Amino acid sequence: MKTIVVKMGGVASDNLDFEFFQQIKLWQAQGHNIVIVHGGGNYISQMMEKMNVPVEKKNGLRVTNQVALDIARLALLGQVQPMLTGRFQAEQISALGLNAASDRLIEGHIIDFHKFGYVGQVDKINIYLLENLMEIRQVPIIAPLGMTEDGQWLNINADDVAAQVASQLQADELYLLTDVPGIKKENIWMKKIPTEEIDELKDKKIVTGGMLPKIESAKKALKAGVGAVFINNCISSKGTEIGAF
Ligand SMILES: Nc1ncnc2c1ncn2[C@@H]1O[C@H](COP(=O)(O)OP(=O)(O)O)[C@@H](O)[C@H]1O
Ligand SMILES: CC(=O)N[C@@H](CCC(=O)OP(=O)(O)O)C(=O)O
Repeated sequence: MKTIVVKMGGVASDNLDFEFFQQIKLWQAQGHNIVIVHGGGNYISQMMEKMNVPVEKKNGLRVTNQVALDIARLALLGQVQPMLTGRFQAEQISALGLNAASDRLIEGHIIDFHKFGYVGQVDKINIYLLENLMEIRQVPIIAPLGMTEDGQWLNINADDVAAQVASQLQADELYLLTDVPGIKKENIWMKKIPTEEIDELKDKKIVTGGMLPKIESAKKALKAGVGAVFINNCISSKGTEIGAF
């Protein structure tokens, strides 16, 4: 029995197809535990633009003032999460939408208020809750928000949340699903990237933008004991595997 964490970015969530649900059903039939972490950065940006709120990102992270935080909560918990739980339900897969305030699921702290506003980092995941849900064959679907000990909501990059969930569950596999089939280097989609190469990929600006938090999260997850990390646009193949090769 394996524990598999799947993070799906906003675009990946829009593209869930027959193959995706077949794979989830197959894993369930094989007795594996599955946890989903969703993103939805594109939904947040769209809603901000509709409300004439400027979008600002630094190092792939959204600078999040109070208005942006309110919009992030609206988009993630009002649009993206119900869309996903609805899709799972229509596929007859038992799934539960969760957020930071679901029994203290994700506790965190502000990383640098001056630079990023209410952007947080995960300190603690309530893995007891996740394990209990998996025990009764429910698929937890988690939003990338956190909460400080004293109740302040935080916006957290979804790759970061997925890496922490996978690390704290000591997952066998972490899939970071996105809009591209892995990491591209010199016009070639890479099959494998050794973790030692990550700093060079960043320094040479081969990996930029939204791919930065992904490779950082992959590196952290592997260091914390996660078995394997894949970056891809589907879960039925491996895309780019990051690891110690
Ligand atoms: N070397 C690279 N290989 C592939 N994608 C890259 C690379 N560097 C930057 N990217 C960008 O990263 C994007 C994925 O990050 P992001 O848009 O944040 O996805 P998600 O919303 O799924 O988390 C890709 O669409 C691509 O534009
Ligand atoms: C701090 C930070 O940047 N949070 C992200 C949370 C959503 C996310 O990560 O969504 P994707 O996985 O679809 O990019 C954001 O506000 O966009």
